[in-house]
Amino acid sequence: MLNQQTCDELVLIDYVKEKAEGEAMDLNHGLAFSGSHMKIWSGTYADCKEADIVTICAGVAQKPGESRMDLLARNTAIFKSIVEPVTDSGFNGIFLIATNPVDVMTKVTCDLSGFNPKRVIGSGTSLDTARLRYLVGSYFKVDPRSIHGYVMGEHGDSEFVPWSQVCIATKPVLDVIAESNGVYKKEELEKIEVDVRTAADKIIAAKKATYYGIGIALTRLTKAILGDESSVQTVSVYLRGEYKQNGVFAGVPAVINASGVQSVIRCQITDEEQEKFDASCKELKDKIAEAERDLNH
Ligand SMILES: NC(=O)C1=CN([C@@H]2O[C@H](COP(=O)(O)OP(=O)(O)OC[C@H]3O[C@@H](n4cnc5c(N)ncnc54)[C@H](O)[C@@H]3O)[C@@H](O)[C@H]2O)C=CC1
Ligand SMILES: CC(=O)C(=O)O
Repeated sequence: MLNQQTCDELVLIDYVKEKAEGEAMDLNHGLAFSGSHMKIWSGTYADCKEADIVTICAGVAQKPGESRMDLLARNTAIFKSIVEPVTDSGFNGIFLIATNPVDVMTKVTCDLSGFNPKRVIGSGTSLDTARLRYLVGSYFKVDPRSIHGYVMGEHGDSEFVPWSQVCIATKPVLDVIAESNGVYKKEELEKIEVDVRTAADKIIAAKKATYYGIGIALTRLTKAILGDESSVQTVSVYLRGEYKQNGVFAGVPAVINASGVQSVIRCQITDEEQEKFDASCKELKDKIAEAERDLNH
């Protein structure tokens, strides 16, 4: 955020107050080299009153061998202690959620805050989509910014790539493969999908946590909101009939602007892709039911 001049003010809040203070000091020391004019300080939930966006990335993270869903009960308890004081501050902006399991934590935030779901956005499959664009770009030797496509569903083990929608510029990659006389292979796309799904596990095994990718993804989403961009991002949004699903937050391409989620883009996915999306949403709905039981105790 600092490097991209994303906002005027950044308030860091952590229940370990010294940690937020230390982070604020460290970031402030980079200001002279950043080209940004930003006020950065450590604060309290009361400081959320005037905020345009509250991003929640607090909570426990996966240890090697844990899935994102394994964090659910612990992070639901943590969110109970965060969302209420934020809303009590008078905050009336947009919630942006990154804590895992992010799709379920986004629903938990929506329930705890009572906000209109259009103003509660999860980072969803934005990072997975960036991973996909990078890997497809590497395979076809094309800049990832010219690869268009989305990872859909849960940000987690049941996510999938609707390959029918992945294009280099406007040309479907499946056509590029069909016309390549064997130079490019569909099996390589299957490997890329597995690499996208398991990327976080590999990074966590190697260096304990992922942070640059999600930091840049959250910066992109913040810019889309603050800049009222109406930009298409793959985020976790509340579905009301789109892709035949209701009452669940899941990763889909959506138009994001200053009011939050403007609309969901309805891509023409195949029947097989729809089945994968349904299966992913079923996993999420089961976990939402679990979180709701925790919230009511
Ligand atoms: N959506 C995504 O793509 C990604 C999500 N994550 C998720 O973000 C979360 C945080 O991960 P990391 O930053 O690696 O962990 P971390 O342990 O480095 O940071 C978590 C912070 O939350 C704070 N915290 C814990 N309980 C709190 C409470 N009750 N109130 C306020 N602050 C509290 C801790 O003091 C700590 O500073 C995890 O759930 C992780 O899975 C991480 C990377 C990518
Ligand atoms: C940790 C996590 O969710 C990720 O890097 O995808």
